[in-house]
Amino acid sequence: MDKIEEEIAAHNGNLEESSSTKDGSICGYESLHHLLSVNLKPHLYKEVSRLLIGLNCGKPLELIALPEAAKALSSKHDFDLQAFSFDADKELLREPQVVRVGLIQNSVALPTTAPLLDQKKAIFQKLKPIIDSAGASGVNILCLQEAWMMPFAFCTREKRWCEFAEPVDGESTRFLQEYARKYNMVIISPILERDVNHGETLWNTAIIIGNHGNIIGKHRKNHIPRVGDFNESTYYMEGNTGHPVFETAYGKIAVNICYGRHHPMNWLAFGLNGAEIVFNPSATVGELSEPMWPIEARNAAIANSYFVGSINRVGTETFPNPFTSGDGKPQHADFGHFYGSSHFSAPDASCTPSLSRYKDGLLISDMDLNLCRQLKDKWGFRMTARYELYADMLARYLKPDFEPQVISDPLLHKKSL
Ligand SMILES: NC(=O)NCCC(=O)O
Repeated sequence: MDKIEEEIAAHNGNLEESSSTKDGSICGYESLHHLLSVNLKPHLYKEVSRLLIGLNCGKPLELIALPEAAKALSSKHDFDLQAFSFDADKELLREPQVVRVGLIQNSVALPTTAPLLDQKKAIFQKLKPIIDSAGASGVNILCLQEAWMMPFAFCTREKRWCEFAEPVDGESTRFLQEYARKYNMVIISPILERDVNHGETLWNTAIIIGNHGNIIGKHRKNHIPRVGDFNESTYYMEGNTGHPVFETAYGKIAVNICYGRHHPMNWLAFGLNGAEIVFNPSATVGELSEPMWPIEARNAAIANSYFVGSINRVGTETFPNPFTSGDGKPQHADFGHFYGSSHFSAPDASCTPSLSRYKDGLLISDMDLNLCRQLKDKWGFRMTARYELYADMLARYLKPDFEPQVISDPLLHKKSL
């Protein structure tokens, strides 16, 4: 083979590799961790894992053995099922506070051209075995993905999708309330909300259902994206619920919905209100955000001494009418690939491997909430934070006559010597 032939062969090889990602896999592998575990020698994989996902209490995360019933549901319904355990150090005065937490990622069940009610019902059907698997595994707190009861239609800017919106006590909530009661489970249900008492306005809302099936409260998405195809401001406004933390039977939880993860102060505010676990139900695509995905939540967990559960949709959702991204590129009828990769991050900088990049999945993790205070004591971020400096800076910044505090090198403005 001469040099040119070699180059052509290499080019074709590259094409083959990249085309295999059309199914959502990474060159045929479900996730980065899967790719590494298959291709690295065990001692190298161990070392790469240590650097990539950290150690918890000085050791790799342990796997949890799940009941056969939970595993059988994952085999039968072909969803990824993984389970890990975050430890904390033993304390002399406090018992461990271990909770079992679950995250569900899923693709939609029917094409977006199907009748809306059928689409919603089919998603309910699809979720049933995954929720049952969480229930069989003894999950205490379960979180679903952003706007789980509909396709993520906000790219289209078409108002017909508003019909998916439901009041807080609507059919999606009623569907999940039964499971909350059945499995004594807290469930976080992020939906497109219609607020009937306030002029039928729409919101992007997470409803917190208590383990007795009661509605504890709701949080509305604080930050609305205006990036790429994420034209969500066409549908709803910035949330008006602040940064609530919900005290549940299993711990203090909060929800930072999707695009809010790019705003460190949003994460901070949930932490200041005392959250021990913050969920980040999301819908985001590879081309836009994948390099950010493993970093932002993990950083928030470290900076705020709490656990984070990150969830992303899976699959490609194609819409009847093409739309543009306002970037001069051709019109298209889908967002691109929602890359799943849901995972947990812990305050000690460790995190779980991610769920599949293309399959539905349930990720379960035991977490000893004592780890939150242990990391606060160790690093003292709350004590060293200098909030008064930031409060002062923000107060000045918000004034119309704000001037940035910039000290210029006086030589910059002198004529050349
Ligand atoms: N749903 C949503 O807020 N998506 C925005 C895209 C991103 O933040 O990656």
